[in-house]
Amino acid sequence: MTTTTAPGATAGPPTADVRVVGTEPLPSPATLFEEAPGDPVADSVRRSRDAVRAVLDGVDDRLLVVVGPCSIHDPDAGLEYAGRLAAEARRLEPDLLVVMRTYFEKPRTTVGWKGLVNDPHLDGSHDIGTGLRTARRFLLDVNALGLACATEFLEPITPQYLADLVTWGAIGARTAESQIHRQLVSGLSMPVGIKNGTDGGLQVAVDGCRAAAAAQTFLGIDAEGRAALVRTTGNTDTHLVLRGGASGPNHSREHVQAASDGMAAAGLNPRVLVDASHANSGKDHRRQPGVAADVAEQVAAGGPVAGVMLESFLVEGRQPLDVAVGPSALVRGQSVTDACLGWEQTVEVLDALAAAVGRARRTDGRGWSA
Ligand SMILES: O=C[C@H](O)[C@H](O)COP(=O)(O)O
Ligand SMILES: C=C(OP(=O)(O)O)C(=O)O
Repeated sequence: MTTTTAPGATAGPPTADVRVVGTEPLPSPATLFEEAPGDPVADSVRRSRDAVRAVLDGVDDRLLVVVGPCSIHDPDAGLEYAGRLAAEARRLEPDLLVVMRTYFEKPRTTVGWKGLVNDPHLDGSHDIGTGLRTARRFLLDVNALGLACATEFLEPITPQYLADLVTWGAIGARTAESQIHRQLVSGLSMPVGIKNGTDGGLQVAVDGCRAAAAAQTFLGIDAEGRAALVRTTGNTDTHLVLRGGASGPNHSREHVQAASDGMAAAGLNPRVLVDASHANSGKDHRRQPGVAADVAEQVAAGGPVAGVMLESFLVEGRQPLDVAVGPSALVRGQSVTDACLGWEQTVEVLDALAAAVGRARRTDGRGWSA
C-alpha cells in the first residue's frame, strides 16, 4: 500500500486525507482489455443487446427474464450455474429471453460484503485489482456459453472495466436517486433498468430514466485510468424495475398498470420489469414463485410487463459470510447475500413464465407482433 501525502501539506497537522490510510494504484481498463479482450464475444453481446431492446420495445413478444445469483462469490459455482441456465435458455428461447444475473457489486443497507469486485477473496483483503480481473474473466466465460449477462453498476468507474461484456444493466434501489448513477447510465451502451426506491417510491426511477436520457458531462476515468471529463449522448434504452419497498410489494396488476401509466405520462417506456425478489418477496425466496405466478397471469392477460427478475442459485436459501473466517466453510452454490431459489424451483418458475407467454399468444393477449 502506498501512503499518500496530502496535496499542499505544510508544517503542522494535514488538512486533507486525515482519515485516508493509503491508496494503491489499480490496473487501467486498457490493461485489463489487453489481458482479456472482449472480441471473441463482442458479436453475441451486440446481438443480445438488440434482442433485449426488441423485447423492451415490444417488437419481440417474448418475456425478458433476468435470473441468477444475488451475487457471484464463487466463480466456479457461478459457471456451473451458467452452464445449466444456458441449456434452459436455449430450450425456452421461443418464449423467453434469458439473461443471467452476474452481479459483482453489492450495495449494502449499512455494511457487509460488497461483492466480488470489492473483495474477491471474501476475507476483507479487498484485492480490487483481482476482483476486476475475475469479474471480467467470468463475464467472458458466461458470454462464451451463449448466455447474455446482466449486472448492477455501483462504483461509477467499474463500467470502464466490464461494461463491454454486459447486455443489461441495473441501477439499484439505493442509487436510483443518485445524480452520479444517472450520469453514468447516460453513457452506458446497453439497456438499463432503474429500480424504484427502497421506500417503494416510483418517482426516483422515473426521474432517473429522464436524467439518463439527457446528454451529460461529468468526471470519470478514460481507458488509461486517468481522471477525465466524460461527455455522453444520453441513453433512452431505460425502463422501470418494480422491486417493492418499505410500503410493501408492488407486483400486483394495479401497481404494474399505475407504474406503466406513470412512465407513459413522462414519455418513457411503459413496459416494466418486475423483480420477484427483494421487497416484492420480503427477501423470502420461497415467495418468489408466487410473485412470478402473479406476474405470469398479467403477462398472459397482455399486461405491460416486459420482463421478470428472479434471484436463483444452485442451492436454495442463503448462508452467512464471515469475512474474518473466509470462504472455506461455505456451502457450494448457495448465496452469501440475499436468499435465492434453488435450481429445480428456478426451472419450474421459468416453465411457468414461458407457458404464460404461450397463453398470451393464443388469446392474442400480448397484442405484439412477433
Ligand atoms: O440484493 C442484495 C441486497 O438486498 C442489498 O444489497 C442490500 O443488502 P443488505 O440490506 O443485506 O445490506
Ligand atoms: C441490490 C439489488 O436490488 P435492490 O436494489 O432492489 O435492493 C439487487 O438486485 O441485487
